[in-house]
Amino acid sequence: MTHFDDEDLAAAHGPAGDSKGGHKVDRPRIEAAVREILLAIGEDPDRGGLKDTPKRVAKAYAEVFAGLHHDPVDVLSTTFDLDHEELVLVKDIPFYSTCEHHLVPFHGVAHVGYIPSHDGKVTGLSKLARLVDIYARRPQVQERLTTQIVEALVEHLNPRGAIVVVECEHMCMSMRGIRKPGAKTVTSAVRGQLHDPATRAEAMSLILGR
Ligand SMILES: Nc1nc2c(ncn2[C@@H]2O[C@H](COP(=O)(O)OP(=O)(O)OP(=O)(O)O)[C@@H](O)[C@H]2O)c(=O)[nH]1
Ligand SMILES: [Zn+2]
Repeated sequence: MTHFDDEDLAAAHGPAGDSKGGHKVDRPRIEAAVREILLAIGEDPDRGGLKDTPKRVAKAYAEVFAGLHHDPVDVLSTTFDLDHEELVLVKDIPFYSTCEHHLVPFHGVAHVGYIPSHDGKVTGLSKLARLVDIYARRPQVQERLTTQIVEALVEHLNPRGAIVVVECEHMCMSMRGIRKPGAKTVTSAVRGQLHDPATRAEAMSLILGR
């Protein structure tokens, strides 16, 4: 089932970062909430510099959380018949997501690989990056982001194996709290033939070999 309508489709097929799926988000409600936050921190939401901020934040949130209204089937349903029995890997896919605990960004790169199904079904390389964006543009934790990407590959491409490795810096650990800028969190998820130690080691050496 697709969750896209015309506006979402235009966004889905444009370059990453131009999503305009904001109509699914209740912008007036965000605006009211942001005004309340500004008041609560002791600011004057009516002063010149802040006057349009609730509106801007609502627009930004509609973009940053657009993935909530996009379904991975819409990107992974584009497949080609191609006989390729080895690993296909797109590495260093940059992305921004939002920590669901603090609503501040975490960002980094995702490495997404799979061994195509026996029936020779492969997807376009850009679709792997689109898949990352669909799950990144939601309130997230890194572990779930990693698992959701690999599960979507398994569900929609029926691959012989799949691997996802995600490396991130979390702003909630950099700019506040424990304040450790530069600390990286690495998560991985593997399925199918990628559990085989030799296959997994080969994939990891391709991912980490920079
Ligand atoms: N496992 C996991 N933890 C995360 C992620 N993003 C943020 N966190 C952590 O979520 C935890 C929330 O801890 P709490 O004690 O409830 O919140 P807090 O008082 O703000 O915690 P501090 O960040 O330690 O100040 C923190 O340890 C964060 O580092 C994530 O993607 N995965
Ligand atoms: Zn956080």
